[in-house]
Amino acid sequence: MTTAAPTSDATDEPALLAAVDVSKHFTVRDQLGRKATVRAVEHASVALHRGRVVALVGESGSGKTTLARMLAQFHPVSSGEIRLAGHRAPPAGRGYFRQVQLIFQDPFSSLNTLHKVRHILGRVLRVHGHAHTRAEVEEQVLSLLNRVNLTPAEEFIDKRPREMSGGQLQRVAIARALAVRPTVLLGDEPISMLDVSIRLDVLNLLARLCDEEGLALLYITHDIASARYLCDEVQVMYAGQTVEGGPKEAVIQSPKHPYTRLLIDSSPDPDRTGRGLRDQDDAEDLGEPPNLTAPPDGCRFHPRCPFAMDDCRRAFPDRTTFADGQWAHCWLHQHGRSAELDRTTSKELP
Ligand SMILES: Nc1ncnc2c1ncn2[C@@H]1O[C@H](COP(=O)(O)OP(=O)(O)OP(=O)(O)O)[C@@H](O)[C@H]1O
Repeated sequence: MTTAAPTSDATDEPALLAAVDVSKHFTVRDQLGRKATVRAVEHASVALHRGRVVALVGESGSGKTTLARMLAQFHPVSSGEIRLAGHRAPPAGRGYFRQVQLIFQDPFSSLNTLHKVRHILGRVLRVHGHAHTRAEVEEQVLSLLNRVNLTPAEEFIDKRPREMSGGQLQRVAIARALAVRPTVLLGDEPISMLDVSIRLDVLNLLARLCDEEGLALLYITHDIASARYLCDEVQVMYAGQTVEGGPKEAVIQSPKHPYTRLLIDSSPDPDRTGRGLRDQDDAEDLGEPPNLTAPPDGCRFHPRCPFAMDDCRRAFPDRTTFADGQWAHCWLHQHGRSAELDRTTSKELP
């Protein structure tokens, strides 16, 4: 076990896309018109590699979407840097969006409902210079529909969004992202608004795109089970801070941050061994996430944490890295108290 400053890369190969120590502060006005600052993301890093899926998990309001929007350059960073293939990312624009595409939660509102699929996908192909003639557009739209399993493609090409189901629309939204020929997809809860019955199909489609086509994927979700199914790595956010990350099985089976433990305990999973904070402390009593206009100093989880100590209130701890690449920002490890957290995870389920 080592302690180190935050780094972003899980491997030596430069990430296709990375956020390095990024923060995002929004200025808002309260009901009385007074200015306040929402500290939505604080010193977060994430690295997306070719053919790999990173899941970003955390409660509502933990900053997942804001981090993805910084990666997409929809939001400028307040501090830190976005890197594309190892270099400072160029300004947002067509060249950038040709590499990085965002898939939204709601396919209904992300697609223009007036046009047919042929127009929706064909327009992207033309704008990005991938198809010029009507025949090229036709051929490539059909190919895109096949890639996202909307078959027979000849049937779907003349449909309008209102004639399609949520799952079919999300596939069109994915096809539209692919039409650009990106290297990175950012999926912001891409299955959460779909019927349960078709969620797995869309996850399998995303998995295939990463495996076979080498895309890098950031998968944002509240749902640990889908993260476990799809991803290679998990990264956990709490109240704008990234508290833990690493290979998915390590993080899920042996979390190194008390918040990860709590999140996993509140997500039933028959394959998981161990018992945790929910068994030890009633999680309902641990309280709500903080207001990000006045977040707690130090580790923002400390008001809910059964292990909180003075250092937790004082400062956010450096990253502690473990042998298998798992890492966490938690004072327990800096104080040699890791075993206290492990003890809550090591009991076998009855
Ligand atoms: N444009 C904005 N202006 C002001 N505050 C914002 C803005 N966007 C997000 N926030 C705030 O930033 C914090 C993080 O929000 P964000 O949407 O990134 O969280 P999230 O983890 O994606 O949540 P959810 O799962 O509900 O989408 C929240 O307090 C949110 O209210």
